[in-house]
Amino acid sequence: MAPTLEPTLEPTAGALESPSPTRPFSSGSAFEESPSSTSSHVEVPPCLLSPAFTPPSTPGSGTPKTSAAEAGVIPAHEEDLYPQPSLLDELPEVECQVRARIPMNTGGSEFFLYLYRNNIDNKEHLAIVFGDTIRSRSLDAPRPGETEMDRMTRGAYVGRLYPGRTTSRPDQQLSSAANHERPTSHVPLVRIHSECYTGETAWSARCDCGEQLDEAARLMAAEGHGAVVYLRQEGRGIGLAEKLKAYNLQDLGNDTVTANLLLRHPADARSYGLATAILLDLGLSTVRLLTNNPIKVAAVEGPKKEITVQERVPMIPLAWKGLKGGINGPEINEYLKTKISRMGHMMSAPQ
Ligand SMILES: Nc1nc2c(ncn2[C@@H]2O[C@H](COP(=O)(O)OP(=O)(O)OP(=O)(O)O)[C@@H](O)[C@H]2O)c(=O)[nH]1
Repeated sequence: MAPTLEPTLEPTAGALESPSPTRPFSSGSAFEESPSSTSSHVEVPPCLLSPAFTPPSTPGSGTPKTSAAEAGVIPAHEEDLYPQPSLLDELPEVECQVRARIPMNTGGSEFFLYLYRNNIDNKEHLAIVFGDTIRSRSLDAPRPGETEMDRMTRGAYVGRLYPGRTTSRPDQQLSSAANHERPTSHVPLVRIHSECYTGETAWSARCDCGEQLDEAARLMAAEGHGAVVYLRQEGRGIGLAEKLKAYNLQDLGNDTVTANLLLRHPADARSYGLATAILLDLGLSTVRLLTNNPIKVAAVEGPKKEITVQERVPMIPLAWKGLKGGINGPEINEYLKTKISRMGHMMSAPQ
């Protein structure tokens, strides 16, 4: 029978090293931010350690330390208990390649999906934008030699498309309300969401990712204004293959933090510089951030406080609020409790 490691490791986000060298559209300076690591060591039986490491391609999630003692460290001070973001000097460069209108299958509402490229990885990071007051500067900027059809095809138009439309600019045939952005006075809701194939697509009840994405969309559609920045950093940045190994380690008795550490990954290998850059491109410099994660609040604000998080809006699981339709079960409850106790998430489990 496979041995089980007692969950004695404390949380840490290991040092993140240099970003991916891929630079799809610019040779400008790239940077990443990394959670800091701390220094005390713990003993982990060698038989429990992964012999190999699959490098994640998430920007900033560099090769982790080679020993479990380095990967899993006990913080020396109370303030080091949870992973902390460490911000580098410059934001990545982002450019919105295309946007398109998506009517929602939940009825009534629609949003615009913005697809971004950047100068630090070759992933298709996204923004899910509700309301027509939020626009991308890089998308709307004119591009050399492009026609009006080119602009409409990449989504750089004002108002709505319809069969036979010939201009990307405000259109004579549309009513003034449909042509013009309606100013809004309230600060937009924003969610920075990390990809989770299992929770968002494959019906997993191990995590609350799908419920959080649904809830964010519901709130933004109701307000008629807001944006989800959807970062392709699956499995808290370790990738899907490694996350599935972590699930097996969780079934062997470890929590979500220890499972990552046993695989020689940081507890959280994510970074948020791309999210900050995308928010700025969308003109969202003051936001209400939907999250329970203290790291996100600090990281999204950026190295020079480019973004102001005016308010943190908690995301309490529906089941914990006594509401129907949320994820429920033993795995999700353990997962959420671990996020509170070992990752500093700002919410309280029901008694
Ligand atoms: N390694 C690992 N990743 C997981 C596990 N469960 C979910 N994830 C990943 O965790 C990430 C969830 O992140 P977010 O939805 O941004 O949430 P968060 O950091 O928990 O913070 P909130 O904003 O409060 O939701 C996704 O990338 C998931 O794929 C797990 O057990 N192990």
